Amino acid sequence: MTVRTRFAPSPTGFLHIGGARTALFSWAYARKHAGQFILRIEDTDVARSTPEAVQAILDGMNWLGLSWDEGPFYQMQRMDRYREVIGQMLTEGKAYRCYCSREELDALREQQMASGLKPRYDGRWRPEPGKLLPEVPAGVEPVIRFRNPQAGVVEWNDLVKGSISIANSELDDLIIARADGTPTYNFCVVVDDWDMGITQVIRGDDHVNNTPRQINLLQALGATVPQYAHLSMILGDDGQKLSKRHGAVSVTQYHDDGYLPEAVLNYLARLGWSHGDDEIFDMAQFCQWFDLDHITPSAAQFNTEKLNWLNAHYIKLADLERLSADVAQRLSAQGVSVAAEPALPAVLALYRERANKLNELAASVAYFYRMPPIDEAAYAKHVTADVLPLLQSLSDALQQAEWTVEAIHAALDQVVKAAEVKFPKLAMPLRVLLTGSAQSPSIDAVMCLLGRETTLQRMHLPLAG
Ligand SMILES: Nc1ncnc2c1ncn2[C@@H]1O[C@H](COP(=O)(O)OP(=O)(O)OP(=O)(O)O)[C@@H](O)[C@H]1O
Repeated sequence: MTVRTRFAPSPTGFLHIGGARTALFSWAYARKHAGQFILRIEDTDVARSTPEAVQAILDGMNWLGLSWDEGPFYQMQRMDRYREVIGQMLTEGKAYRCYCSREELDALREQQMASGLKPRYDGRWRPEPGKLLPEVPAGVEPVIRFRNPQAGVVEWNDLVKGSISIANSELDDLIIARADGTPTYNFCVVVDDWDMGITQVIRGDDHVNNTPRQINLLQALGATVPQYAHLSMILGDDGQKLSKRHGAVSVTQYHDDGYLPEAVLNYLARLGWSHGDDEIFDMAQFCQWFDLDHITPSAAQFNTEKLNWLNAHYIKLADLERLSADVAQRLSAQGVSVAAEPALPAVLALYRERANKLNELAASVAYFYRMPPIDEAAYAKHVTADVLPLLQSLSDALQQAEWTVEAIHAALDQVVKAAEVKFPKLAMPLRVLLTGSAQSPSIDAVMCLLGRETTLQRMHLPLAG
């Protein structure tokens, strides 16, 4: 049977890291088994769902490259189908109308609690052979309840958590349609999983409690019950479940903050899943390795340092043209336009070894394209009066030098030797003047990329003053 998995977010906010990891595992499972991955937007909470959130989810999935084979399907566009199934269940006696008012249910609950019982619906409108039902009250629209089996247990072999069973006596007759006729969450999910032929439901373990209800509904409908895999939650720094309403940031915020999607994916893949000691792998490898047997059932905590480490790794590996296109955009957002010279890929080749994030990388190379602000403390420390003659000699030597790293290096050497000073005595003030700060890669390489004209211009700042 072809594997069919799904990711089913509610568009009540952006796609966050917790949801994205769940989407990734569901996607990888489908890819590994040459199956299909379906995207379903669970938008029945009309008060909280927005088109902007749908777009944010699609943007997040696209940025990560979690491509879906079918969908997005929208639950709000499937209302006729849900009504059809509800009608069918009523006809077949698998569901019934319940006319209990809110006040009646509240009174029942209070009564049960007062006698130390667990509050639950008492089945007063559930038809049974020979049972007399109450008289239908005038002007009350009923809810529709599912006739949950009363005996036996619901049991499933969770692909992550192992065998789970719940006694049916613990489960109420679930409301599947509200008094206004709108179907409820668990019911829509069941009809969708059934119609969409989902074979493995891979979702967060915040849904474990829904599963026995959904299995009973599927069985009542005569549907094949899929396998279930409930993934542990991803917790934020404070140990609480990441959610749209608590502590999570959007996946696309990681792009804005300078992360590469492959770093985020690799990081997410290792969050709660392992393949021996392997830490670094691409998605093709992950899809080959991925299985549900090596998922940690306990919750996983987000660790920014590890993500940064992976990001630095992928920045070093990334194609330079691709990196340049990204960094050029980041620079342009800061009002720095990348000129033809020096060529950005060459600049990035010099700098990318040092960067954890792309926006740091952009900030660190901006000085190639505009006069940098000068770190005043570094200037005071390194650009001292005794350095000025060295700068003058270097400037003279550079007027004539061939403009290669080797020739520039030779000119620097010649000046420090002639003045009998150590190399940093000249290199540090040069760094400050040329780059704005006392940290830079090898100064001769920086000068070579900056070009003769800009190098001499910036070196002349203290000489002119
Ligand atoms: N912190 C998390 N860790 C792992 N999976 C999660 C996390 N939060 C949500 N999921 C899973 O992501 C999928 C989509 O969830 P959903 O869109 O409802 O997000 P949510 O953040 O839980 O929403 P809400 O903020 O409304 O509770 C579900 O399978 C859910 O179990």
